[in-house]
Amino acid sequence: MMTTNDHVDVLVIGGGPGGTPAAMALGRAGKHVMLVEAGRGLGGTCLFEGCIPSKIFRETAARRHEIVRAGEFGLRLGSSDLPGIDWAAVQSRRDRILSGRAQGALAHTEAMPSLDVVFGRARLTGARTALVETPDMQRTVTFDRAILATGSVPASLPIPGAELPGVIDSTQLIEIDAIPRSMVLIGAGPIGVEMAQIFAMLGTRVTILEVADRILGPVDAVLAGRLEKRLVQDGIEVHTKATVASITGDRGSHVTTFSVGGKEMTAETEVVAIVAGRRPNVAGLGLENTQVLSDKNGVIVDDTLQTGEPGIYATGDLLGNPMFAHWATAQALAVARHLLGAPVEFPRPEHNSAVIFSYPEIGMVGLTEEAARAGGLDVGVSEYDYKGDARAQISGDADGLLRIVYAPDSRRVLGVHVLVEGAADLMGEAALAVRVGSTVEDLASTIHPHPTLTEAFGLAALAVGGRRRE
Ligand SMILES: Cc1cc2nc3c(=O)[nH]c(=O)nc-3n(C[C@H](O)[C@H](O)[C@H](O)COP(=O)(O)OP(=O)(O)OC[C@H]3O[C@@H](n4cnc5c(N)ncnc54)[C@H](O)[C@@H]3O)c2cc1C
Ligand SMILES: NC(=O)c1ccc[n+]([C@@H]2O[C@H](COP(=O)([O-])OP(=O)(O)OC[C@H]3O[C@@H](n4cnc5c(N)ncnc54)[C@H](O)[C@@H]3O)[C@@H](O)[C@H]2O)c1
Repeated sequence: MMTTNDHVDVLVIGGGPGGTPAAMALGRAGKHVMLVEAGRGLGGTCLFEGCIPSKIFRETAARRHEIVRAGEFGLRLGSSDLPGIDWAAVQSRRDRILSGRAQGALAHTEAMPSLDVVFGRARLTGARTALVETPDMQRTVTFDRAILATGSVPASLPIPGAELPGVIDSTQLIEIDAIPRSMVLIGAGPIGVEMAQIFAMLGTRVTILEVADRILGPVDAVLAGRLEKRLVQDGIEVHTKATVASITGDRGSHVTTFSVGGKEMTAETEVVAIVAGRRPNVAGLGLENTQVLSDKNGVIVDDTLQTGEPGIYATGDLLGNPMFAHWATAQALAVARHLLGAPVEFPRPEHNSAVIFSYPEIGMVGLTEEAARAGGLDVGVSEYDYKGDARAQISGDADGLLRIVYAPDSRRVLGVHVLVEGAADLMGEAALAVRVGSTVEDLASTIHPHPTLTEAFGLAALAVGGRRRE
């Protein structure tokens, strides 16, 4: 096997949203960068196993659901017009989009002469050295700085039977070769809820088992409560406070035994998917050869995302919660600016935004009411019910609620939480408002176009009343 020695300014390990943008920003600035990616292309979990394929499935499921509702919109379909599902075609559409995006990212990197992308696996062998292994080469790399962005992997659960063939995780669910007739999902975080609705809309009988007392723990409780009711109305069986005791059976036929409030129950399904969180991917990274420290939540970093080993930084899922692609990228870009000596504001959790691609979608930015109160903050909350909203009525999705969390004294908007189909594309304004410290008066006096879902921001802010801007 061939061996080489290289020296780079910055070694970036992991080509997902937490690694690639940093490598590109540094490469664009002329730094000599090596980006090492162990998977099948640039894009990480988000592209190959996460955000993008799951939303591609959702698109198919939601479009089918729209056709099911055609009659509401005055569209008459013949009795046999309900579309069948060509799952192989859905998977090939997914593959086309994924490979196009991975190739696009690679083409961007190829246009940067000082950025070298290596498809292989990297392991730190010291504070300034790493071994990079590709199928045909071993490269010893020395570096001035490194960014660790190896992401996360599905967490397993210590449940008897969790290791049985056919008990799958979210990565395998994304690759599933047929729509199952029935499925248990263990965990009702973003993955559990999104997958439950996607597969339910595609015709799977879905049961959710969640150990906590409600679905979507960190999400605004009022919105999560409304969504939980919606899941049940849409035919999904939801058990919260559920303790899973065991899984038995074989591929294609499983019995999950669980208890709720002391009452033992079983669910017989074709598939059982464990979607109960992800853990930072530190395995095989060689952290023991450095002063980089990690605990069960992930790699430990300071305010500049520097690890315990000076000069080695870490970003994204490797740092534990929150785990979002845009959060990982915001961190990656901040570290890149920091290494370039440019002024930088490191991303702050209270400015982060996120969307759960449930049906209806939940968009969120900043503090929830519960988090604010738990932190001893006195907050006001203004609500707007989409029931009376023109746009929501037109689109036939008026089951929704907007909640604005604000500081009663400064009137600053601290959080915006929205449940409505279309929420995903509303969150830019909300994120900006929280980030720049807008007041409820700023939102109230912004002219929002009619009829759109964004009018709700102005109307909810107006409802707060009180001071108006002079
Ligand atoms: C089903 C699902 C749906 C999701 N949906 C969304 C969503 O809609 N929106 C959202 O914001 N987030 C979503 N996420 C979360 C999102 O995917 C992650 O937060 C994001 O991918 C984290 O980026 P990262 O770069 O930190 O890690 P990753 O994307 O995991 O990338 C890490 C990369 O490092 C590589 N690697 C690992 N070890 C090595 C090594 N030793 N050497 C070289 N390379 C290595 C891996 O191959 C991988 O490509 C979803 C996740 C899942 C599982
Ligand atoms: N739209 C998005 O942005 C999106 C979508 C999917 C995933 N993600 C990210 O990916 C990460 C992983 O998602 P996730 O949903 O797997 O994790 P999560 O940690 O957010 O949720 C896991 C859920 O599983 C439950 N759980 C844990 N152990 C259990 C057990 N033994 N029995 C039953 N329930 C149990 C937890 O109480 C929790 O509700 C999250 O950080 C999330 O932010 C984001």
